[in-house]
Order: sequence, then structure tokens, then C-alpha cells
Amino acid sequence: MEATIEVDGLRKRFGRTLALDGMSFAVRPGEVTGFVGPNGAGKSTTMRVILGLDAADAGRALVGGRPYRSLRDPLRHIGALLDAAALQPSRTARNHLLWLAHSQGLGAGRVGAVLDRVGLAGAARRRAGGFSLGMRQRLGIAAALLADPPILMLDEPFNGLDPDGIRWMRGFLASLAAEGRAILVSSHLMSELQDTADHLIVAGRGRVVADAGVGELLAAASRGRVGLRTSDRTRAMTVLANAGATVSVDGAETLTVSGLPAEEIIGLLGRAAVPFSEVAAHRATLEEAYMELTRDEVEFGAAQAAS
Ligand SMILES: Nc1ncnc2c1ncn2[C@@H]1O[C@H](COP(=O)(O)OP(=O)(O)OP(=O)(O)O)[C@@H](O)[C@H]1O
Repeated sequence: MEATIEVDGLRKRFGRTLALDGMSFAVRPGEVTGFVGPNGAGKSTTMRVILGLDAADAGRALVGGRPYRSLRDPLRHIGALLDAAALQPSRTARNHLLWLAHSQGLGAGRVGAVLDRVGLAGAARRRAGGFSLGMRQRLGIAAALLADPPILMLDEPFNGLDPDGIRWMRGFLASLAAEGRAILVSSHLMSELQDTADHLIVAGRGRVVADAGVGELLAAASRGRVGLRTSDRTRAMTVLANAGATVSVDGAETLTVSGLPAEEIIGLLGRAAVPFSEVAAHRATLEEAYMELTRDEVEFGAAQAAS
């Protein structure tokens, strides 16, 4: 089976709310695809439709080329974590997974392996009710991996993780993708996906606002900006502005310059004897790329709120 998720033209209305308005994208194998967007953009609804938990009013969602409901052993095709809190608190982690495996006809063989894989082997005999949110996320992912599916779909798996947990999750998702799996992971904090996502689907108001490779997005957001460190900010700003650059202040000694290449900046400052200790092409963060992509969405939202 192909390790892909495809959604095409999904529409879904809840009463007066149009939750999905033509949502369309594809998730490819061997990649972590970040699914991002502000609250209410339709991410969870899309995931629920993919799993057949909500029916779309129009459009279709395919898992490995087929609707979820038509899959014979769905857990062998796609593992999902939608709500880490959905567990029986009195059960131990191990018993939770044994129960799941049993109820899905999977056998107990992989329970130890998945507990190990998510770093919960030491807590296997502890009751899940006493787990932190981060541990619950790991347990939820262990459950999603029980049948060793080629596709994983995780709704906000970074939620509640401390910095160590976030680092662990990034590496973990990357290792799952490196095994050839297709990984769809939602988040509303771009910084969490930095160094993990290969591809981004940005959602806004029920549809896709941007769908692109992360490298491409970062390059586009970085283009033409140069960071400058100088102990004479005022003179540097005057010299560069006179040469036609746009200059903004970042910190006490740092400026961002657009409109001039780094070599020209170095030449201009040198000729004017303005001291500087660093001139470097700006490397955008995922957060900046996202802000640029969603600027129109946000302006629209602000204008709406004001009207
Ligand atoms: N069962 C429901 N009944 C009514 N409205 C719903 C229901 N589920 C979702 N919605 C609405 O649909 C819209 C999309 O919600 P959804 O949860 O899919 O967004 P999201 O992108 O996942 O946001 P979040 O990051 O907050 O989870 C929201 O306006 C939400 O209030």
C-alpha cells in the first residue's frame, strides 16, 4: 500500500461555522509534513474526516489511496494520536497497550517494543492516570505504532512537552520519516517544527494557504536580508539608507538590512569608516516564514475583528 494521505476539496459545516472550505493536500512517504495554522483553521476537523470520525459534506479523504472506512485492518495502515487524554487512568501503560492490542486483534507481541521506542519502558507498570501530559503523548504515540503502520497522523503531539521532550519528539518524528513513513503532524507553534518538518501545509479558515517544502519557504523568507552588528548604529543606518537600503533595528548593536547585498554593505561601511563586527546573510526561522505566509490571513482576521 502507498504510504500517503490525500485530501481533496473537503468541505464541512457545523451549524453556522464553515470548518472546512475546500481543504486539499497530500502527505508523502519519507517526510514529516507539518500541518499548521491558527486555532480554528480546521486542522483537527481534517484529521477527524481522514479517520472517518466526521463525515465531510463534500470532497474526499484517502489513506493509501482508499477511504479509511473501506480499509480492512485500518490500524495497520494508519496510526493516529488525536487526544492524548483519552485513556483509562487506572490502567498501567503496559495494560493500556495490551488492552488496545487485544481489542484490535493485534496480539501482544509489539507492546514491549513500542514502549521501548517511545522511551516509556521504565514506566510501563505505572498507572497512566499519574502520567504527565508529555508521558501521555508518548503513550498515545506508542498506541499509534502498535500495528507498525506506514502512515502516522498526530494532532498537537508537542502539546505539554518541556524543552527536552520537544527535542526528543523532533528527533523521534524525523526517525519515523527516515523509515519511509508518511507523518502528518499538526501544531500551532511553528518553532516546534523547526528542524523536523520537511514540508509544510499552512491552513487558514478551512483551506490551504500554503503548501511547500520547508527549505523553499525558509529560502524565500530569508531572501535579500542581511544581519549587521555595529557599535555605531546611527551612522551605519544613515550610510545604508543613503545607498537605498531599508534598515530596521533589531537590538542595541544589531540591524537588519534589505535591498543591498552583503558585499555592497561591507564596501559602503568600509569606505565610510563605520565600524562593524559581523555582516551575514539572514537565515529565517520557520516562525518568520510562517508569519510572512499568513500575513494576509492575519490582516483579514484583524480587519474582520475591527469591523
Ligand atoms: N463538533 C463541532 N461542532 C461545532 N463546531 C465545531 C466542531 N468541531 C469543530 N468546530 C468548529 O470548526 C472550526 C475548525 O475547528 P478545528 O478544531 O478543526 O480547528 P483547528 O485548526 O484544529 O484548531 P485548534 O488548533 O484550535 O485545534 C472551529 O471554528 C471550530 O469551532
